[in-house]
Amino acid sequence: MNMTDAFYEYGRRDQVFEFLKPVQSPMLDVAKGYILYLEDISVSFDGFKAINDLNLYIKEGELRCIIGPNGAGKTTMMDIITGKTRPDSGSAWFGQSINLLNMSEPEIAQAGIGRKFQKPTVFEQLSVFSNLELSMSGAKGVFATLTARLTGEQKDQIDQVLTQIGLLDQRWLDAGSLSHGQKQWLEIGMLLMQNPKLLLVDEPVAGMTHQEMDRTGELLTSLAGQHSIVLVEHDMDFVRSLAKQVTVLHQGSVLAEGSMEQVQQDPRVVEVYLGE
Ligand SMILES: Nc1ncnc2c1ncn2[C@@H]1O[C@H](COP(=O)(O)OP(=O)(O)OP(=O)(O)O)[C@@H](O)[C@H]1O
Repeated sequence: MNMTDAFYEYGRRDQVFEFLKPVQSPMLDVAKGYILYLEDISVSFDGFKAINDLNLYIKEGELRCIIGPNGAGKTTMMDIITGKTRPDSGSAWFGQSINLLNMSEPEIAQAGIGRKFQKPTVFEQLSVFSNLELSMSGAKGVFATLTARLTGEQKDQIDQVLTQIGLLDQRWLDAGSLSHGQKQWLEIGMLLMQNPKLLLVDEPVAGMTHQEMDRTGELLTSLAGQHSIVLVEHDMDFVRSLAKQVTVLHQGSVLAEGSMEQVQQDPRVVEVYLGE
């Protein structure tokens, strides 16, 4: 074996020392059709109840839109699901057997819950391809990842994600040269590289053009089914265009649930939110 081959062999990413392998969480069990159960959740900050007896159930494969006025508790709810904030009471289960309240943030991510924050955080100096490569499950740091040889399966996964996010033609461009909308799609692609079962997406269309919004709607709709998606969004036109189930949060609780048409006609929703 020559030096180059030895170097690549050492860097092979399909072989990991046993002691480096992450601890596997229990298997995700969605036999009853639900992927997320939030029950009777409450959390207070300095005596103020940001989440108040919240109950939310997400079906496997569904795309659920969460709307609500500023301060309704949307971000806090996402923080509880990802383990960033611990509730004072209640329960949070990922499928029927994974108790999220017993897990750390990395363990929750490892179990299959991915989060996309509002602002894109891609590596601007690296190509679109390298950004996806670095996000692959099990990637072990920038140098090790970029010098390791990709397996055919891994290349296929990157190509598949590039196609899904519509950036196949931009694969060798620096991420920094992409439009705002394209950066958002790349970041969604980076999440997809980790094969999450549940995607939490925070205001993806803020600052996008109408065309980019349409494309984002198509992307999220195409991901539902294989993934479950909880989408927090302020843009009512975008939520309406998705034509999915909507949950309205208000003062840390669910105020209404149904189609956009249904919740729009609910006088309580009109009063606290849509009538503003
Ligand atoms: N760490 C914290 N310490 C104190 N108060 C907090 C903290 N996090 C959230 N809050 C308060 O809890 C309430 C809910 O906030 P949250 O950010 O969850 O609402 P939101 O629905 O996401 O609002 P927005 O639409 O403006 O993002 C707000 O009144 C907020 O000020």
